[in-house]
Amino acid sequence: MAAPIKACLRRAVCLNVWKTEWQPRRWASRNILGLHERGVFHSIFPEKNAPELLKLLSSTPQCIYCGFDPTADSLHIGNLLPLIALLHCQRGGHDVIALIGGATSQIGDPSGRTRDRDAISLDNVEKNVASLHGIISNIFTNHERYIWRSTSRKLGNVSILNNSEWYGDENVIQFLSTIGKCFRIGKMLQKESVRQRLQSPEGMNLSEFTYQVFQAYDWLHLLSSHNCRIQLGGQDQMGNIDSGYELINRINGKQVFGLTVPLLTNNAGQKMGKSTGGEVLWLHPAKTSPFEFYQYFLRLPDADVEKFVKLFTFLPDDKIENLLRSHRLDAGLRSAQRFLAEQITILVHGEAGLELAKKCTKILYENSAETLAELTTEELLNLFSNAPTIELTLEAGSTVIDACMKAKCFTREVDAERIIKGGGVYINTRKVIEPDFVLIPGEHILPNHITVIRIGKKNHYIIKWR
Ligand SMILES: N[C@@H](Cc1ccc(O)cc1)C(=O)O
Repeated sequence: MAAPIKACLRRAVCLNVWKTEWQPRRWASRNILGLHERGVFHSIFPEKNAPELLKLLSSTPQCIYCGFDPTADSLHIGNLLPLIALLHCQRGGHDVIALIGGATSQIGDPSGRTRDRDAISLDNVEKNVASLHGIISNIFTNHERYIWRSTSRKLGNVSILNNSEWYGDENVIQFLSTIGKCFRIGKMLQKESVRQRLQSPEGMNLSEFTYQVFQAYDWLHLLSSHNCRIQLGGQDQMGNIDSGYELINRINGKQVFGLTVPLLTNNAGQKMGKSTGGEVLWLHPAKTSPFEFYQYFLRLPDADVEKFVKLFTFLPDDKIENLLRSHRLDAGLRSAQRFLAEQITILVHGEAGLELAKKCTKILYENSAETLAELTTEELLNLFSNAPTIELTLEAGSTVIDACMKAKCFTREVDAERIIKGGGVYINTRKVIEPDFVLIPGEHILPNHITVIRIGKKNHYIIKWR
């Protein structure tokens, strides 16, 4: 079974064979396993073959794939770590495949789920596939353009594929009689994803039960078509990776390997990736704006920043040490958070996204000479894509406290009054301390008919005036 990567590597190193090959500092080297020092990988499958995997990775460029099911119209921050792991592989000169599960998303992966997935219409699957394709290809392009920049070394090739390409022509009877026959029900029932569901009152449908067969077949297909011997996935994908390993052993006989990345958690062990409003941190700019994305990392507690700089940036280990050392000297400057926020935002949203995020940060928090009025309505709404937005009709004599209550910034008027008087409320970046002050067009209502209310440091509410 899978074992923590450190144990696997320790054993491999005890054999003393590849000692010189896996130095953690040579993190852009072909031997990507050195990255376990940074926390990028969690385990190797099967554990006993770790030495062969080390040898394979160090000898010739390999092909490595990771799948993403288009169950929503955007990927989220949890998907970024497998993508970063693929980028590390590409930096090491390996070819990588990001596989979009146009077919598997319709079957429904039961891993980590307590009940059946809702069915998605074919129309939505196609829209989601297109959206994920855009996000993934932007990340690879942004990495090459803004982060890699190396002229002397070559990145491996990237392909973005969709598994509906190979299920379209598949005949059900033939599939079951050739591939289906290789699977033993007893073994399938032992998978964590299946066992958990069978214990739940709702049970599990046949489609989801067969999911592992499809993911296994994908790997077999990619092995035949691209000589892809390594599959990468989240920790929760181990069962599916194991199924592929077994299928390939039966049919093809080539040695293949699984590699997993850890679940994203913060210092307190909680699952990461919720934005300030408690929403998922999405990678699509229309769902989480580049500004909100940037702010999330800028506000990361000191206790988490080291881990995330190691996971989400490509800075070499010694430079990370320098960055963290100077950060500790004056943590108030948030230099590590700033670096992390810039790197991750440019990776996901490109230079334009990072510039917009910085411009908005300046306007909102750094008393910049620029004002909100200089942003277009689109930029403004984009900027606050996660903020609650309400449309209101402006009534004569509307006051600051009226606006706050109608925008649902507070539930009780007494709280609104206290916090406004205490200096915790800003309208269009200016502090307002008088609850009964009548709203002034041009100042409290921008020329684009928008009012931005900020409560405290980071909670924004938008009013669109009719
Ligand atoms: N099952 C994976 C996605 C995936 C799909 C197809 C594959 O071949 C591999 C992985 C997930 O839900 O995260």
